[in-house]
Amino acid sequence: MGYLGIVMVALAVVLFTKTWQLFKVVLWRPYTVTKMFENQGVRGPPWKLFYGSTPEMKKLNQDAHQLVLDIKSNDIIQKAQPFYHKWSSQYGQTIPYWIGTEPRLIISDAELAKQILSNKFGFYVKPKMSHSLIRLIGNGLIFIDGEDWARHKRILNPAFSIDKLKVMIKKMAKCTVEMLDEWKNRAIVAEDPRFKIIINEDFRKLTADIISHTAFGSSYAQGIEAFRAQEELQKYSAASLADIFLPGSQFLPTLSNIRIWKLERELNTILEQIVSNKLKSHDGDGLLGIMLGALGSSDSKDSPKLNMKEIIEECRTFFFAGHETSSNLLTWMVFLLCKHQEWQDRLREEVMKECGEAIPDADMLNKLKLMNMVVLESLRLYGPAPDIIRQASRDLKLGNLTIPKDILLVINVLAIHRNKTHWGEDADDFNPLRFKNGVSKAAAHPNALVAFSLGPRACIGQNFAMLEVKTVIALLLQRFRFELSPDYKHAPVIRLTLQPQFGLPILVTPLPA
Ligand code: HEM
Repeated sequence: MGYLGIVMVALAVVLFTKTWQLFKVVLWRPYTVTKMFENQGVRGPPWKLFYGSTPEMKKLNQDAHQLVLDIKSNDIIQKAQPFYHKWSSQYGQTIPYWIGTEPRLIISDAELAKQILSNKFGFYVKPKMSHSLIRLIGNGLIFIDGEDWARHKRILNPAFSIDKLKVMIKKMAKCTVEMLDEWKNRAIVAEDPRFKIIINEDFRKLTADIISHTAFGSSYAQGIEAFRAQEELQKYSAASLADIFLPGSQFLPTLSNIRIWKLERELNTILEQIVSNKLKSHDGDGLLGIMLGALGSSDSKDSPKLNMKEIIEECRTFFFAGHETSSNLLTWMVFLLCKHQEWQDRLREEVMKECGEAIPDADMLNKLKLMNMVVLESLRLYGPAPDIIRQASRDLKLGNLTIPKDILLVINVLAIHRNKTHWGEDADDFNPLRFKNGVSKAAAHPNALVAFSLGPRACIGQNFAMLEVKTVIALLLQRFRFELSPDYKHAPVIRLTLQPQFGLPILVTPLPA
């Protein structure tokens, strides 16, 4: 065979292999996966060539965009997850669907969620995330896997020890008092002592302030500067996340990409400055201090180390994870306390009894039993993290189901938290007393509350978040009474976290000193 012949054969082989791969991804896999589930009695929306379920989801999301719910109702799924609302009424709670050619399975049962999340053999892994999402959250603890994750976790864990958290409460309280003093000044300036606040916006600033103080210690002011750059970056990244992803499009010099690159450079420069200042000052304070204590080559054998790039990525992750979620939890808790004034009174009474007018400390917060129940009930009904995603690393058995390798499992936290089999017929009602005997006894399944996830990859910041929310709400109750503003529209939406689409306007009245 001549040279040309060899080239032709090689080309034919490449062409055949590529066509076969395309055929497998576009037709064969969707057909076999759909059949595999159908044979097990599990059905979902019809699969469409190339697009899967994406057009239907898009249409349902668009229709739900204008929807405003009855303020009395906590049944938010039709607004926040319209596709699940529709499909679950047709196909049940375990639903296969397709994002383009990628198969996914929605899980809405606590037992299956527990089996996935508490598996210690690496059967369910973190899926590869899009460039936009990593840019948004940072390539830190949330996304990394395997040995890298174990090394980072060993270094970061001590930052969340009880002793460290106790010190952090003081910083949380200081930031909150500053915000509330500013509110008091507003009340003095306004003629009417009762004035309006868009509280989700104030909580965003507050939680940013808190994580900057706790993560960066003395460099918190620069931390807040970094936050501003990251917030702007988030706006651009969120917009590109909403678009259909075209491979390679992140490298095109579009106006938005140029802005994103500039912001990324700015953010990295600020973070590098913070790190270098901190290194010079030998200040071991805050989360960053702990990370810098472990600065070194990541292949060091003796003790776990983080290199500079990893530290910067972790800073970005903690910025995002440490403020986006808690500010939304605070927002929803205030919403519930506005709706249920009797609970607002009960919590205020409890705070006055255990703390009086004092700034709460760890011991006082520990005694706030009703407060704890209300936080848990807020996490159940309006948990900021609406789903948790894993990927099957091989063909697996999950409960009675056989799961094909590589499928993405979408643990639907919102649905599990409203599942009547677990929580009873009043699952949609606000009833903090269901937690009076502890989390594991609140529902028919001991792990039905998955707001912070479960198992080895559960939220590292959950104690931090619980203390932060209790501190902020206790200080707020000591100083103000609050109610919903008449222009509030009940429209919880998912923008990575569960948020009020039109904000949360409330009316606050200072309490007599
Ligand atoms: C109400 C507040 C919060 C909620 C509802 C929440 C929820 C969650 C959930 C569901 C996960 C698991 C994600 C997954 O596996 O895909 C997670 C992980 C994580 N969270 Fe939180 N979180 C909150 C606050 C915080 C705070 C305050 C911090 C930091 C200060 C934080 C840092 C992290 C980190 C670093 C991880 C990754 C842990 C790992 O994979 O080892 N979170 N969080």
